[in-house]
Amino acid sequence: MAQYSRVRGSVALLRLTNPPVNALSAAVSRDLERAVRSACADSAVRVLVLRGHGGTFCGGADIRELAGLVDVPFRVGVSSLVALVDAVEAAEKPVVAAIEGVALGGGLELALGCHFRIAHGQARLGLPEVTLGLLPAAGGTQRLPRLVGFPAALELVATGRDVSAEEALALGLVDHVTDGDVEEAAVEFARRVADEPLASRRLSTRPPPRPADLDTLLQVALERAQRRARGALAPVACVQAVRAAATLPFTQGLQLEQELMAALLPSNQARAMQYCFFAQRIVGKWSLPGGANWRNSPARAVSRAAVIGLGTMGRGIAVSLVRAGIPVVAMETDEKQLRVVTAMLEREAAKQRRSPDSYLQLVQFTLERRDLGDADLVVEAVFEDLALKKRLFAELSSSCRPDTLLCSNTSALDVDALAAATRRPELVVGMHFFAPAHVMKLLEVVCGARSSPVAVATAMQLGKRLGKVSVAVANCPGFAGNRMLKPYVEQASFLLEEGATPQQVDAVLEDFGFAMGVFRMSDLSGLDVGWRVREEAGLAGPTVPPGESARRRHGCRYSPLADLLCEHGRLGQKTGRGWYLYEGPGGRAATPDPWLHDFLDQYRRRHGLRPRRIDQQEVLERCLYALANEGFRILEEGVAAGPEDIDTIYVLGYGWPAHRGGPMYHVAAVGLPAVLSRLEHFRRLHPDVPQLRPSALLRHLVAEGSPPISRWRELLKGLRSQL
Ligand SMILES: CC(C)(COP(=O)(O)OP(=O)(O)OC[C@H]1O[C@@H](n2cnc3c(N)ncnc32)[C@H](O)[C@@H]1OP(=O)(O)O)[C@@H](O)C(=O)NCCC(=O)NCCSC(=O)/C=C/CCCCCCCCCCCCC(=O)O
Repeated sequence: MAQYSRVRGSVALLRLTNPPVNALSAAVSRDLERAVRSACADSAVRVLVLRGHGGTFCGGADIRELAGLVDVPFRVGVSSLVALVDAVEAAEKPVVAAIEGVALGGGLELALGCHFRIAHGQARLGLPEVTLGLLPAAGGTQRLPRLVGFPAALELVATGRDVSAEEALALGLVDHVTDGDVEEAAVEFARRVADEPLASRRLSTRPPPRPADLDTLLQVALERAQRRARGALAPVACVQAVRAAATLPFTQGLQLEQELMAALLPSNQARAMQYCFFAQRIVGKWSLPGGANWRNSPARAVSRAAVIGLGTMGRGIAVSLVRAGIPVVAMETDEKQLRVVTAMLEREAAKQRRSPDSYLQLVQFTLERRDLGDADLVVEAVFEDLALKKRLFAELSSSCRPDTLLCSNTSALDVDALAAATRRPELVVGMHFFAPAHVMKLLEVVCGARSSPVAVATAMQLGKRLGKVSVAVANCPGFAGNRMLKPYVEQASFLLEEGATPQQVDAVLEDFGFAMGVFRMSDLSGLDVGWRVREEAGLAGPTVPPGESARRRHGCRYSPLADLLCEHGRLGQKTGRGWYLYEGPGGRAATPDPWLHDFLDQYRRRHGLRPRRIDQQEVLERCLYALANEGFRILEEGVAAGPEDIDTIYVLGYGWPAHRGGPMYHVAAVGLPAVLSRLEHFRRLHPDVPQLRPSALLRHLVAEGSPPISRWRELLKGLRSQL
């Protein structure tokens, strides 16, 4: 796990070995501490270099141990890392960290214990504990501000953002960056510093910097943390711990850090966030009903891609591809869009501290379909219109290379219908990106009935290369994410009919932790998006059969409220009015609109609906349980492979708070029998709302004694799978 060997006579090279990411389990930490002590005791050694095995320094403390997923005595487990970092810092011989790959969490804390840090140019460094519901409790919150100052330390600890080697150098987090062999550079560096005094290099003994505006900095960081993740405990604890570095001596700061950690470690929020971490790893391990899976189906290389349509989605997709170093041919007729993409690429290049040309030279704009002929993969991102997309796919099928993958960025349309329009249905998949596509981390890969393993593998792999988490789902209207959204939005509209207001519903959902409630979200994305879909589905507009009652469709309850707002030209932020009122078209600040309240009153009167007082619990239960109930249906139909897939989609794509784990995790945490009983209750009250009828899978799980969510995936293998 950790050995040392002597190189160049007096340098002890310690290699941390715990594949795949050299996680610091209790045993590994103890082993490394022993190796450090032995090297220090070796009179032939003057200086130590610490590196990780297999191209990565260290991915942090072992999350399985922290999550209690593996059996290790708790106190021994967590304190061995603290002891290791302390031992490294206290060493009487210089210790140089040679960082390549990643130094994250406990891995970076270990590096902060070292006296010097050398990083490879491609390395990434950060303290992502907050994303696991924790804080860096191996001294990270106390040492980091002493090294890089409070503004940077607060930001890095409270957001968990990782930084490039170049940024780390600018912050003073590392002493040197090399693009060559990091071990060689570190050994060379070590020999130069072998005789340097170490006192000033021990961060625990450094006085913390005291910026004059420290109180403001802390306050701003706290408010930002609370705003970013409403109700989340860890970001607040992170700020409190860093504050201690300014106000307390090191050892007391360390003690507070550990007390805060002791409160976070067993919390439900930490459990939920660690579940999210592993869920995101599980979803990459896809399989198809024929037996093809992520292990036995290699992805095809994508060395050139094409994007058709540079509207909001196409632009983001093109930028993502370029950022990943993939040359792109972009087809668009509207010159204005080309200018927008160019500006986006320039901004991205600046953010990555690269020359604009390094990105711009990877894009070729074209009006000619023949220029796409050479692409390994085409992503179509034109207007969401099935007939238009089918025509385009038929044309692409004739004009592209026979082995080119044809992907549609659709959020709901039938991927099998697109495949059927081509002569290569096996090379057609859906790639549902989320807006803005260069920012959002989720990609739903929609496997059609005839999509081949290589097509699925290539789309999944491309998503990963773009820095996204790819989730494979089967083809059905709305796929997994948007399909579940429908009953959620419907419940919210029914609640308005029954007496609630948009701000009341949104406040409950935002208190639960959603970044935005359902109505504010709808105003942001535009009410006309859903209106168009409902018109196509015959639920709204001229296609509704004559004589159909305003509040019923196909024999079930229907709320026309959103359609009526659209008919009044209230499309959301873009028109300055929707469920809320805005400063003007494009405005962002939502205020309650008296017009809307009158409109709701009149609507209720017209339909004989007597408004009643609706409490928070009802809002939450009806919206969230209807959504999760559809998730169970998706699982029983085999549209998604497990609850982890659905939860990943909701956390990364729909603003579900990570500290609540995802909709399936949430209902499992509430207790399946309780959820079933509430759904049965609501179903009795609203017999004309099929979405409130508990799904067969939910009933089955309750009948089976409500097995833990970690077992559902295995149980689902016995059911029908479309994946
Ligand atoms: C970037 C990565 C590292 C690699 O990414 P990639 O190459 O894409 O590979 P992945 O598919 O993501 O991962 C490959 C497999 O490795 C597993 N993995 C990854 N990281 C870890 C890890 N840290 N631990 C365990 N396993 C890990 C992953 O699951 C994959 O395996 P599988 O496919 O699932 O089987 C990327 O993986 C990544 O980002 N990793 C996470 C990085 C991270 O978040 N690190 C932080 C970890 S938490 C930490 O470090 C905490 C430190 C503080 C500890 C403090 C201890 C002292 C506390 C004292 C408190 C006192 C309490 C007293 C109590 C009392 O008194 O009672």
